[in-house]
Amino acid sequence: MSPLRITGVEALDVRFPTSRDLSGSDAMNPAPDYSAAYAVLRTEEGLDGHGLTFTIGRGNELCVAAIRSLSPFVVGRTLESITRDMAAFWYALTGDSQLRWVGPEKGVIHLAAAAIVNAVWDLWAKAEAKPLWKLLVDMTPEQIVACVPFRYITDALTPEEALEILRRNEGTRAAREARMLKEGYPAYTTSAGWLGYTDERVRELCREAVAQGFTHFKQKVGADIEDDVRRAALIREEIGAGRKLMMDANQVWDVEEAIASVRRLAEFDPYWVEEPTSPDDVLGHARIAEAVSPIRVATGEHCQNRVVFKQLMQAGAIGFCQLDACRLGGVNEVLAVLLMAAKFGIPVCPHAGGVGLCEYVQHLSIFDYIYVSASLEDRVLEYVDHLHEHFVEPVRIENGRYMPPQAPGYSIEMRPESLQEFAYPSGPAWEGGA
Ligand SMILES: C[C@H](O)[C@@H](O)[C@@H](O)[C@H](O)C(=O)O
Ligand SMILES: [Mg+2]
Repeated sequence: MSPLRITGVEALDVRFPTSRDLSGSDAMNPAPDYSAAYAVLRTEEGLDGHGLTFTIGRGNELCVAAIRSLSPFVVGRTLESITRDMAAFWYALTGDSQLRWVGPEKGVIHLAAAAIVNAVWDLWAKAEAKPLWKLLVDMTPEQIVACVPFRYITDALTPEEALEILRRNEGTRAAREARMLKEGYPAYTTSAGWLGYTDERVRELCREAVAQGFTHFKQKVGADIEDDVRRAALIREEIGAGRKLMMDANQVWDVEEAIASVRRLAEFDPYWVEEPTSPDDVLGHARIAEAVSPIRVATGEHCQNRVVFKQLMQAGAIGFCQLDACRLGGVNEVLAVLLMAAKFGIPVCPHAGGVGLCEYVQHLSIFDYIYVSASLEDRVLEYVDHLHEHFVEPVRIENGRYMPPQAPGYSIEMRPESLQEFAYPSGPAWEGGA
């Protein structure tokens, strides 16, 4: 193990003016600027760990400040002293009593913790010269379990059960790894269906995505039901009855309103309805799930921690788990949710509508398939076609599938020129204001 010592943390405010063309828009978020609170862990040896947390513009500065507040938990430490007991590190970072008060394990402080945790994993994977998914795949079940924060979830999943899940498909793991390397992980596209796009643009983008080999498409709904119906009809016209159509309401409906709206949209055969109501309303999701069945409910991009996911699963409230790589507290907490989902038999289709999220989640889903779920049934990974050019190792999509990244790390390092150009508010991209 390398003696890498972390000597400092840089926290950067990086924003992309996506609101100018309404890419990323939905019923709740009409004009997002895809942004990153970006952390760089510097080491004496010159190898850096990179991590980011995703926001949609204003408020990014709060996450940047929170990254600075958390940096004493990594500065001065060697990588080895962290990786020797990853769970202990995670508890220390998320458990400082005074900082925990402004969470706990939720909101700005948890988003910032995720940036740092993910930067540590990036550094670890780089030190081992492996892409993050492979670092995880090469661990023993015991080593993986040692990274998982089990506090608050042992009533749903014990470490022994987690070990059992990780061991049960051991014999076929190599075959799944080979399959991933050959075929990649199936993706769906959200890029055709942003709410602010005109009907013509939606049509055009659907055609392009069909030609690129996509089989699953997501549309935004929830601003106006008549618009939703019209857009669903035109997307169905473009993609045909055989391809899947998901609908994402981004939390705008009340519970009964959600049920009525999904019933109205049912004629377009939605594969799932996403974020139908408040992300914290576990029982509301359960009620919706029951009422709109067999259409399934998906949620998770705003699910703040493993505890809420536990409850959603225990309550039978979700049919798809859309965990977010940096809304949860980084890789450690993601592992907890992947394992719970395996126990409850819920497919994980991570959230990736944001900057850098596709880069992150490809590692998580590939690992999930090889090591945890061992299944591709009902699993499809979100893809948005924005801002990949700013990453040193951008995602590679072939025929509608994510091809496994090969470069060491978590694929989240941004190009230095992009960090400079989109620095907020001083970078050239922001000259003249927002
Ligand atoms: C504001 C963002 O683009 C969201 O609309 C996006 O994350 C979306 O919910 C998604 O599912 O990708
Ligand atoms: Mg969504």
